[in-house]
Amino acid sequence: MIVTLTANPSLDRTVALPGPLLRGEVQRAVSVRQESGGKGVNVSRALVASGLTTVAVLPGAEADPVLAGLREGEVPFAALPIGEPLRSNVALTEPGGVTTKINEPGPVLSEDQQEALIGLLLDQSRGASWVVLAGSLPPGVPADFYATVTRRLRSMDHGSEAPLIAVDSSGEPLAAAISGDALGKPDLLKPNAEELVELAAAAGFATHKSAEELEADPEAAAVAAAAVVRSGVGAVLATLGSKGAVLVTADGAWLATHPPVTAVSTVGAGDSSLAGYLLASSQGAAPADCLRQAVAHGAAAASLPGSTVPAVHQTTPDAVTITALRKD
Ligand SMILES: Nc1ncnc2c1ncn2[C@@H]1O[C@H](COP(=O)(O)OP(=O)(O)OP(=O)(O)O)[C@@H](O)[C@H]1O
Ligand SMILES: O=P(O)(O)OC[C@@]1(O)O[C@H](CO)[C@@H](O)[C@@H]1O
Repeated sequence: MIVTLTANPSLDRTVALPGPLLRGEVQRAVSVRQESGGKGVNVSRALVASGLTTVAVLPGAEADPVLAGLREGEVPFAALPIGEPLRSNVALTEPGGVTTKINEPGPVLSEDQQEALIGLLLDQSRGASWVVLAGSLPPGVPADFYATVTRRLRSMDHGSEAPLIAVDSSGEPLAAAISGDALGKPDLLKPNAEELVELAAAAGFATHKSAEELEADPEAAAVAAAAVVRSGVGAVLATLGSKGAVLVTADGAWLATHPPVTAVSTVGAGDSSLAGYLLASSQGAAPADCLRQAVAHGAAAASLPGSTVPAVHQTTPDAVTITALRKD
C-alpha cells in the first residue's frame, strides 16, 4: 500500500485558451475542466488508475469539492475536517501545450490541525510500503514540516518493515527536507530541474547552471543529484521536462528519454512520473526500470489534458531509452 500526504490540496481548474495567452486582454475559454488535485492526490489518483492500493491523506471538509472528486474517482482518502474551503488552482493551457499556472496559498492550518494531520497520516501508514509527502505547505505550517513528519514516521513502531519515504516539494520545504538529521531525510526526492538547482545549493553544491541548462545537460543534472544523494538522501529522481529524467542512487546514475509526444498539459506530469516510479518499485523492479516507468508515465501524462493522470496501460515503457551516466 502507498500512502500520500497532501498538506495543501486544490481543486484544479484547467482553462483551455483558443490561442496564446494575451496579458491584459479578455479571452474566451474553449473549455474548462475541474479535477481534484495537489501533488499527493495526483500520485494517489495515478496509482488507483493502475490498480494499486493507496490512501490519500489530506485536510478538507466533508462537503469540499476536492473530496467529492475523490469519491467520484473512487480514490480512497482519509481527510482531516477543517473549517475553511480548500484552494482552487488555475491552469491556462494554450494550443501547443504552453501552460500558465496560478496557485493559491490555501487555507491556514493551525498547530492543532497540523498535529491532527500528522496523527491521521501515522495511523494510515501502518503496513505501507511507501509514504509520499508532496506539494507546497499551506500558510501557518513551518518549512521543516516534511522533515518532522519523516522523523515521526521513522520513530513509530511499524512491526516488520518501516515504509520508505518520498518527498516532492519546492522552495523552503524542499530545502528543509535535506537540512536536518539523518532520521528526517527521505529515501527518495523528486525535484524538477528548477528544484534540483535549489536542492543542490541546499546540499552545498553550486551547479553554475540554470534549470534550462540542466534540462539540456543530463550529465550535469546527474552530478547535481549526486551531491544531494551524498548529503544523506537515498535516491534522487530528477525530472527534466521533455528531456526525460535522471535517477541517481548511491550505486549508480541513469538517464531515461522518451520519443517526443504532443504535449497537451504538463500539469501533474511530475506527479505521474513519481507514481510510475513507485508502481515499478512496488513490483520489485530494478532502479533503472523504476526510472523507465517514471518517464513512460510522465510522457503519457503530458499528452493528456488538464491534471489527468495515465493508467499503466496508457504508457509505453518499451519506447523509453535508458543510458548509464557518470555521477562524479
Ligand atoms: N513537453 C513534454 N514532452 C514529453 N514529456 C514531458 C513533457 N513535459 C514533461 N514530460 C514528462 O513528464 C515528466 C515530468 O515533467 P517535469 O520535469 O516538467 O515535472 P514537474 O515540473 O514536476 O511537473 P508538475 O509539477 O507539473 O507535475 C518528465 O520527466 C517527462 O517524462
Ligand atoms: O502549489 P503546489 O502544492 O506546489 O502545487 C499544486 C499543484 O500545482 O501541483 C499539482 C501538479 O503537480 C496540481 O494538481 C496542483 O494544482
